[in-house]
Amino acid sequence: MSANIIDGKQIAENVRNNVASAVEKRKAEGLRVPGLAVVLVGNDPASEVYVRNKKMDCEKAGFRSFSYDLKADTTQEQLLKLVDELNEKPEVDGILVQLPLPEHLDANLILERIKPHKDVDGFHPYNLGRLAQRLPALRPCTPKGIITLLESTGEKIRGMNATIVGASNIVGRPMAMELLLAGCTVTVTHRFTQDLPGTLANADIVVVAVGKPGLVKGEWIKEGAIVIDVGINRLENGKLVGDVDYDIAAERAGWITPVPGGVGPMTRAALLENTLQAAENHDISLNQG
Ligand SMILES: Nc1nc2c(c(=O)[nH]1)N[C@@H](CN(C=O)c1ccc(C(=O)N[C@@H](CCC(=O)O)C(=O)O)cc1)CN2
Repeated sequence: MSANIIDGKQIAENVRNNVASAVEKRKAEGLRVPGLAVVLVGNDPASEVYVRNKKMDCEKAGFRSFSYDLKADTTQEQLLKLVDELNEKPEVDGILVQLPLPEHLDANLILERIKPHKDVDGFHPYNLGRLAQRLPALRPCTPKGIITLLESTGEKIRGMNATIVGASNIVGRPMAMELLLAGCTVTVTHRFTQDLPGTLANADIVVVAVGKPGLVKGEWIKEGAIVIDVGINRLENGKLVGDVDYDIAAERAGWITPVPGGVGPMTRAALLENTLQAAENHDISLNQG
């Protein structure tokens, strides 16, 4: 078998175009353009690229973007103060604090300070709790984007066995809740899992988000499975690769995401959808006085 490629770049572009059309419609109706505040602390080169791309996406979608590039030695108090100010700014619908933060900052404390209705990353315990209760509000971007990718295959996801490799707060854990909501039987594996190949042998959907190139061997993939590779690893030769041994996995899988051009662009597209959603919710709250 040779897998179908899930073209995240193209699907993300379709999503961005839909968001841009919704923004045009808002403008025609005399409504505000959505605004996203992007906060970057320090000079992590990968984060600088991601943040630059997110601002570019805002421009393409017709959003306003507000940039806050802070020095690496920014204190916890200074960052919390900025979040408090952004929480109160009516033209800011969404607040994004790029991760990872420098080690001296407590990311959990900062993310919890963002008002849940402006938490377009979906990382606030309120938004995660809503997802866990099957009442999703703002959903974490990478898992949300992956659900769009899975839907794009046209396969019936409900009832499938899904295995997630990696139990991070950003991807693995919320992904488990998204897949549960989609009707999958979900297994989450992590560093203490004893038999990863044995678990994957039964997986119709595999989502890998660890950050280790080649962690999942192609031979472990069940014939016909849908393989979603979240890993983005830069090798010494400059090449970007995922966490899955792509060439062999692609011979066995039914569908597979490439790296680059798979999950990454969808994370950015989901952020645009969330920011539009936050702006729409903001309108409703203003109308309700
Ligand atoms: N506040 C957040 N921080 C981080 C998140 C997040 O969702 N919110 N996720 C990741 C990084 N990330 C988004 O910020 C992200 C990573 C990669 C891509 C992407 O488009 N990747 C491209 C390749 C880009 C390259 O050349 O390096 C691809 O896969 O095609 C988008 C977003 C951690 N931090």
